[in-house]
Parts: sequence; structure tokens; C-alpha cells
Amino acid sequence: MKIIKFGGSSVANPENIRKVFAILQDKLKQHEIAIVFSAFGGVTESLLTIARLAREGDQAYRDLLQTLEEKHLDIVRQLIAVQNQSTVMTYVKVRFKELEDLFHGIFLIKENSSRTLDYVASFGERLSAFILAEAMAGKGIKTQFVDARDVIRTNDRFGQARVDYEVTNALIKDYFLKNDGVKVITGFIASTAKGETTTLGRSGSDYTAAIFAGALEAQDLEIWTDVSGVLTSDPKMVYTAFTIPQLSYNEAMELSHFGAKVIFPATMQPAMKKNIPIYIKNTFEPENPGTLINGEVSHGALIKGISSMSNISIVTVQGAGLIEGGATVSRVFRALAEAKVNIVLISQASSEHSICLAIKTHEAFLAKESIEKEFFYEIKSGEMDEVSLLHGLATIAVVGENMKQNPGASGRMFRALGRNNVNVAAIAQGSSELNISAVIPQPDLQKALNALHEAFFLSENKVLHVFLVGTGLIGQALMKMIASQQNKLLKDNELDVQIHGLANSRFMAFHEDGFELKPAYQLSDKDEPMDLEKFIQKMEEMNFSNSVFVDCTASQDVADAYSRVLEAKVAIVTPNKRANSGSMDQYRALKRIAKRRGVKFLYETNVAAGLPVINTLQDLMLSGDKVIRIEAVLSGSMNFIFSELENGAPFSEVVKIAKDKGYTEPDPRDDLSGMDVARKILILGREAEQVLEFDDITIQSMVPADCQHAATVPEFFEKLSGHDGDFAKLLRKAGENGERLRFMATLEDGKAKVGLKSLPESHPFSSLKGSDNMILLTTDRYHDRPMIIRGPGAGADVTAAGVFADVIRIGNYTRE
Ligand SMILES: NC(=O)C1=CN([C@@H]2O[C@H](COP(=O)(O)OP(=O)(O)OC[C@H]3O[C@@H](n4cnc5c(N)ncnc54)[C@H](O)[C@@H]3O)[C@@H](O)[C@H]2O)C=CC1
Ligand SMILES: N[C@@H](CC=O)C(=O)O
Repeated sequence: MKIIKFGGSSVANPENIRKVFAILQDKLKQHEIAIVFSAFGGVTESLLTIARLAREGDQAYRDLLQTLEEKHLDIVRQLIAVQNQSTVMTYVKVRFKELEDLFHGIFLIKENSSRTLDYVASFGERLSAFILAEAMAGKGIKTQFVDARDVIRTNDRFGQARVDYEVTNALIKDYFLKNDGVKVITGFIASTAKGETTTLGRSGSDYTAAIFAGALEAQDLEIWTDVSGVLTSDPKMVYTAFTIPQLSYNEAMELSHFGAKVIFPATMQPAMKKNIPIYIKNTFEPENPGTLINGEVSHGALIKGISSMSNISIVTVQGAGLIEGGATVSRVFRALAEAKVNIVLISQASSEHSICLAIKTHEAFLAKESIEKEFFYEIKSGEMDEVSLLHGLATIAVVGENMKQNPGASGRMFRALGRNNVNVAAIAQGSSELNISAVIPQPDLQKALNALHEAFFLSENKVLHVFLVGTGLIGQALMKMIASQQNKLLKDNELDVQIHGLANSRFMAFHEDGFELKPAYQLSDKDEPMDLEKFIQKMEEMNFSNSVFVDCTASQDVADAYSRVLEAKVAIVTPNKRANSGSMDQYRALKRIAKRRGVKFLYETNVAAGLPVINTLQDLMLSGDKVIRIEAVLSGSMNFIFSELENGAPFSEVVKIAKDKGYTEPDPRDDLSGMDVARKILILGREAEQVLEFDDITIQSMVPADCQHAATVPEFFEKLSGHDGDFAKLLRKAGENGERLRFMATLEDGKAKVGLKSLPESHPFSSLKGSDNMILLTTDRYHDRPMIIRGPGAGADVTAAGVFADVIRIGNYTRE
């Protein structure tokens, strides 16, 4: 015998009910079954609302009742052939006449006891099960309508009655022995020995099904609902949550205790006691295997799921008196029990100086009041402090029986929380090691759930949440690259890169689910005006795990905000050199903050675009090498300009081409003045562990004096053309000496220089073409022949690729 239960959403309307019938037709071919139905979706709530309105003397209850009757009659009309409708119509009309009288009584006496409400609610299941039994009979299935009040015996705790299993089991067995046909049973309702109607509380229809399964020692119990089993976490919070194939009874209980709403622990008891497997299935996706809950502990994943509970407060009881009095703990519990306050989590330090209790916020004041009443004299005498309350919290719990055998679960849990800047206010782990729970700030709940989900369910995709400031040349190229690589990253790296914030100097926009990138979102005046402070605030509020701030501007203001971003535990990736070429103190501070907050600050593209210069230097330093000398061509635009000049083009023209090709800085004077190269050699020097300030660098500018003060870039170009002859002369002179002009940077003995050099043909830099960079590193190890890094050092694609690689590196780092 199989017991199959369908919840309210499965029988919410005729369309859904037809799906239910299709599932049942299939089952009937293979098994002996009994079916438990909830009331049609929304009916119980409507009945209780009507009862409340009637009690409040609100005449509107009559219209609602009529609508409810019509809903039932409509289902009859749609599911049952006309010739078979009359018995069912009569049944429905009689029940609604009874309800009309009942509500009229409530309206007159203005009283709604829990006993009356149970009776009111019972109509929902009585109507649905009767109509559905008749509809099935109309399909040729021999059915037997079972009013569970005839067989489930409870005490008179109305609203949440307790079952007398001895009597109930005997009645159920007897009923099944004496009656043929497929039993169609009312969920949720029962009766006392005196025949008063009771209800079984939350998830009462599941409970009914488990009671029948237990009494009949069924082969299994199927609970059909509107989700495909128990998920690894709340799918509204964790988009990558997936169905757990199997759970032990204990795991299912732990998960549901902390918020997994699919099954309610008490309802499982009758099935658990008889070791009956429970399947959680989806009426709207019947082919999905759903979740099997049984007595087995499956090996494999360290945890099975992550659950959570919102609106939690911490109640702290502390004071010296606590240590001495062994009875204190029991007095605290007694005070809470008397106030009927439910404790969600308890944590006590081994110093025994304080006890920390997590409690639902709406019960926290009551808890404080009753504990303070219990300890009135101790608090008055100062032996104990006043009870303190901390609100705005949530609990999260990782659950799984495999944590027992495998160490490391708590380490992984708290590392993931710490790395994502989630503060833990209290922790609890039972000796059963089935559940590790923590109390965290409510605003961090979604981030924490996602961080834990990623940390424990590695096979699933890791999401990187990018906030991109700067949508110019490099920013646009980066967005295109992310769009084109998104599928490959998902497939090969299980990395889902989503852009949630975008800004340029004028506008900013955000997207909870990530912007569409094909085509890339274009900021416009429809978006909010850009405000860096607000951008960072919004990024913090969105509070995603694995957030990355990507700065593709050349802005000092944006660079000045890095410390704040890192403090918020958001990683940074940037080609903008401003931050690392500021003061030595600032350079060190950023590294320090990133280290302390456990987040990455990556800037490979600060020097030579996508060429691996910074990482190489960092690796050399880590391995104990020492840099003796750096000689380099570090400007793609300047190299392009001086190598193109050799082809006879005027200087101002070549500078324009370099700008059009995306080699120059937003303001090309930064390149021509030597500032850009100076910033780069400064950064390289610092990466080589040298203490250098910008003022220590000797810089030779290529910007003619009158161009220096041009108000705009076009005006600068206009003035620059007046100097084409001077540059042609320089080039001619070098040519006459058999030399080439290259803009070079050197660093040796703590002294850095940047400027134009006339180099012999044989010099390695003379062979550089286009936007090439070349870096010669002479170190203790690379002494006789320097290490050479060479390749294009400017341009949208190579730079964006370097930024992209840093972003992916962050994804891989947060996976560790
Ligand atoms: N072009 C290249 O080959 C390379 C560039 N870089 C660096 O990449 C960065 C970006 O360069 P490009 O894309 O060429 O510049 P761009 O001028 O094309 O784009 C800059 C973007 O930043 C935005 N922006 C400027 N100030 C802002 C602010 N305060 N707040 C928000 N947005 C702001 C602008 O609106 C624009 O969207 C620069 O720091 C540059 O040094 C690094 C390596 C190579
Ligand atoms: N303007 C720079 C590019 C980025 O750093 C250059 O010309 O090399």
C-alpha cells in the first residue's frame, strides 16, 4: 500500500487537478494506493477570514462565502460529467448551507473559539476530498470517501490536536479491512472521543498521510507539492539551490527545523517510527525524482543542505553569579518555558560567565521580562547583569550526517563566512554533529547562504558579482569579453560572472539578477546620475558574496575609494594606476587592508597591459630574488608613436592615431608628459620592494610647453601640430647617428628615470614595433642575462584580457 498526499497548490484549480488525476491513473496501474487531499488551494485561509469577518460583524463575509461556494461548484462543473453532478452539487450546497448557519451564529454572538475554528476549517478538506472522490469515480475508479474524523482520534487541543495512536491505528486498520475501493481521505482533520472536530496543526494533511502510512505499515508515503523535493537551500535566496536526492530522517528534521518548509518534523514521526520511506515530489514536474527521506545515511557530500531562519534576536544572560549557581541554567529554561518562549539556539562559553539564547524577535521582550523576573534579586544585588537583547539577526545552519565522520565542516563554514565579511554573533553545534548553526546579521543572510552554498556544493557554479566603474574603451572591451566567454566559463570553470553594477562619469545602474551583456547594457540619461559614494553604498547593500569592484577609469576619486571598498571585503581589479602610484604610505595601506580583510587587490594591467609583469615580479620577490636593475619600454602609445614616426608621418598625426587605436590614456598628455611611464616604473619599483615616491623619479616630458596648458584635448592636438617639425628634426638626428628613438624607463640603485633615448640599432628596444612594451629584469638570479618580457603593452583587447584574467583569478581564489 502506498499513501499519496496532494497539497492545496496541487488541487488549486481544475487544470492542476487534471495533472493530479494523470499522476494517479499512472500509480493505480502499479500499486494499491490511498489518497489524502488538502482543501483546494486557498480555501482554508478563506474560511478562516470569513469567520473573522463574521466575528467582527462585517457583512462582507456573506459575499466571500458565496464566492467560495461558487469556486467549489465550478470545480464540480468542470470535473464531473453533467449526468453525475447532482449528488455532488447537493453535497456541496448542503455543506455551504451549514457554513452559512455557522457563520451567522458567529456573526450574532461575535465569538470564535479555537474549537469553532477547527470545525469551520474542516469544511475545506471535507469538500475537496468528497468532490475529488466523486470525480475519480466518474473516471471509472472505485473510490471510497473517508472523512478522517471517523478514524483519527485526538485530544481536544483544538488547532493542534495530539493523536491517540492506539485508538487511531486500530480504527484505520479496521476501516481498511471493512471497506473496498481506493480510499480518498480528508487531510488535516480529526475528532475527539466525544466527536468534536479537531485539526492537526501546521502541515496537518502531511500528518494525516503519515498517520495512515504508519497505521497501515505502508510501503511508502508520497507527498506531492509544488516544489521538486527538498532543496539544498531556499531557492528564493540561493538561485543555484538544487534538489537533494536523499535525506536521512534526522537530516530532514534538522533542515525543516531551521526553515526548509517542505516538510514539518512532527508530521514525519508516524512514518519514521515504522521506517517508511517518504518521497517529496512535484505535481507540476512529475518526472523529477524529488527527494527520498528514509532511515539511511548516504555517504558523499559533507553536508546535505543549508537552512535559515529570519527575525532572530539574541538574549544574553550574564554575570559573575552565573558561574557559582549551578541551577542558573535550569532557572533560565524554566522561566522561558513558563512564558512559552521557544529557544531556537543556545550557546554557552566554557567560562560559564554568560548564556546566549537565540529567540524569535517577537518573543524576545517576553523572554527578557521573564528571565529578569526569575532573577530579580540577583540582578538587584548586582550578581547578575540585566538581560541584554540584540535584534536584527538571522540563523543559518549547515546540516548533514556526514559531518560526523569528516572533520573540517566548521572550518569551511566559518572561512566562507569570514571571507565574505559576515560577522558571527553566536555559534552552536550539537554533539551529534548533524547541524552547525550560527547567528548572523539579518542583512547578510542572503550573502551568507550563497557563500556557504558555494563553499559546500562545489560541483555547482560559483557566481562572481562584478561592479564595473568605467565603461570606456577598456570597460566596454571587458564587458564584451565576459559576454563572449560566459558559457565557456560556466562549462569549464563552473564560474558564473555577472555584472550587477555599472557606472561611468555620468550615470550608474544596478541589476539584482545581473545585466544582459549581449548586447552590453549602455548607460544613458534614463539611469541614475553617477555618485561614487552612492555606488559603493548600493554595492554594499546588495551584499553579494564574491563581489568584485572593477575600476576601468583613470580617476583619482575612484582610486581614493579603494580602502573603503576593501574594508567592505569587496575585491578590487583595476588597470587604473592612480592608487598604486600615490604615496608609498597609501600603496602599503591598501595592501595591508586587503590582507587584513582577506580579499584580493589585483592590478596586473597597471603595467604593460595584459603582459605578466606584476605577477612575475611578485613571484620573484616571494622566492627570495632581488631586483638589481629594471630597464623598460613601458608605454605602448609612445613606442607606437616613435616607431611610426620612422615611416615619415607627422608627430601630431601619429599621436592622434595612437589615441584612435586606444593606446593612449584618456588624456594623451599623460603619455607624452612621461607621467604614465613614471607611474608604471614607480609601481614596478614598489613591487620590487623598493621604497619609492613619485618625486624620486626624474621625468623628461615630450609635451611642448604651449601644449601643456591647452584647455581641452582637441585644443592640445591643434597646438601639437605646430611642433611636427621639431620632432622630425629629432628623428633625423637619431637616424644620422644610426640610432632609434625610444621612450625608456630605468630603475637602478633606488633612482628612477624616464625619458627619450636615442638607442643604437643593436639595442633590444630598437627592434620594438607598434604598441610593444619590453621589460628587462636584471636580478640576483637573472644576472648575466636579464629576464625579458615583451609584447603589445597597450590597446583595448590586450588590456581587457588582463583585467578579465584578474577577475577570473578572484573567482578561483574564493573557491579555495
Ligand atoms: N588603453 C590602454 O591600452 C590601457 C589602459 N589602462 C588603463 O585603463 C583605464 C581606462 O582606460 P580607457 O578605457 O582607455 O579610458 P576611457 O576614457 O575610454 O574610459 C574611462 C571611463 O571611466 C569613466 N570615468 C571617468 N571618471 C570617472 C569617475 N570619477 N567615476 C566613474 N566613471 C568615471 C568614464 O566615463 C569612462 O567610461 C585607465 O586607467 C588606463 O590607464 C591600462 C592599461 C592599458
Ligand atoms: N597609455 C598607456 C596604456 C596603458 O597603460 C600606454 O600607452 O602604454
